[in-house]
Amino acid sequence: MSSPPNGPILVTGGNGQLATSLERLGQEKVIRVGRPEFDFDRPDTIAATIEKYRPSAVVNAAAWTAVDLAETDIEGARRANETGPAELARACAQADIPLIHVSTDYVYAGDKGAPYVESDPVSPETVYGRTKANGEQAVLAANPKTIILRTSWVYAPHGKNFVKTMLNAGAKNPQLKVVGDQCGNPTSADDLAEAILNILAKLEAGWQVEYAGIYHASGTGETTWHGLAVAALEEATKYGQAMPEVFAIRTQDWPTPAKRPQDSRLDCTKLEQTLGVKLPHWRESITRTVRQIFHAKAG
Ligand SMILES: NC(=O)C1=CN([C@@H]2O[C@H](COP(=O)(O)OP(=O)(O)OC[C@H]3O[C@@H](n4cnc5c(N)ncnc54)[C@H](OP(=O)(O)O)[C@@H]3O)[C@@H](O)[C@H]2O)C=CC1
Ligand SMILES: Cc1cn([C@H]2C[C@H](O)[C@@H](COP(=O)(O)OP(=O)(O)O[C@H]3O[C@@H](C)C(=O)[C@@H](O)[C@H]3O)O2)c(=O)[nH]c1=O
Repeated sequence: MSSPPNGPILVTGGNGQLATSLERLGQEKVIRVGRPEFDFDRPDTIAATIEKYRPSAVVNAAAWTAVDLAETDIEGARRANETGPAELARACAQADIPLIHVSTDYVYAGDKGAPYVESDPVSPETVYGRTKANGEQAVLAANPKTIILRTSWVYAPHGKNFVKTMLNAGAKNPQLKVVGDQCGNPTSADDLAEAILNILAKLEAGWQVEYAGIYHASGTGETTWHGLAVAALEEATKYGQAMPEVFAIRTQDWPTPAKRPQDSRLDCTKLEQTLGVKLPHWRESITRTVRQIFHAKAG
């Protein structure tokens, strides 16, 4: 069954950071669905959701994002990041609608020493990264109208993310230790949502075969986790939060079950050249996000 061209934009992962941003910015055009209604662990909910809402396009923002926990629940991560998205892409192909699927910088090992481009081979070193990399191939194979956006280090005023963790930790502790030798591109969920809505607006004029494929879609500019923590905590001082001492530590001094990439910077030129979309600099977006967090606290 094909969907009407004026159908809604259906966003999965309804309670997550990106889905929340998409609904807020896309307003009445967007319908977000989350568990239990749409659940990759219950594959029967996938096609049923497409049939129910008859969307004009789908954004898959549902994923297993607990990087360390994925190491011990490989099957759960596979269902959420690989087999579930494949089923969703098949349902989109059946309805002849585009799918925007979101992926991650963790598909790379992080040993290139320069920003990755889309033609670089993936080399995931974690269950999360491997299941996301396999998911990319599966959705591309299942629906020819698929755009994959690989993003990184996503934060928002809402949901669970590193920036909020640092602000909370900094409010309670005079000293913090944060890894200073892993480098990447922080990305505001709101900025990514706006980029996705701009891409979808372009698709309204008609799908072009050359749109299909993988794009890097991260915030402009780069930093380390330490740099990101310091920037957020410095912004927080504008709202009366004391600045803690933030020590830059080495990866080996913060052991984790899943090995994070050392340098997962993404070159986003293709996104700009092909789809005309560029995300703002992460430092500007951190200023806005921290402001939103403190304004929300103030009620
Ligand atoms: N967060 C980050 O730093 C980054 C994220 N990404 C990618 O961006 C996308 C959006 O991420 P983000 O919004 O941050 O993620 P969140 O963790 O904020 O949200 C993910 C959502 O997926 C849902 N979900 C998890 N498992 C399943 C499942 N089996 N079936 C259906 N829904 C499920 C969760 O549901 P529930 O609320 O019920 O648990 C949650 O609402 C994902 O593809 C992620 O891999 C890429 C790079 C960085
Ligand atoms: C909380 C904390 C973390 N760290 C380190 C651990 C790790 O190397 C780095 C990031 O920590 P986190 O575990 O919060 O972030 P992590 O879950 O690795 O974030 C990743 O999530 C997935 C979903 C993605 O796709 C990635 O792009 C990336 O955003 O910071 C510290 O050094 N000090 C701290 O207090």
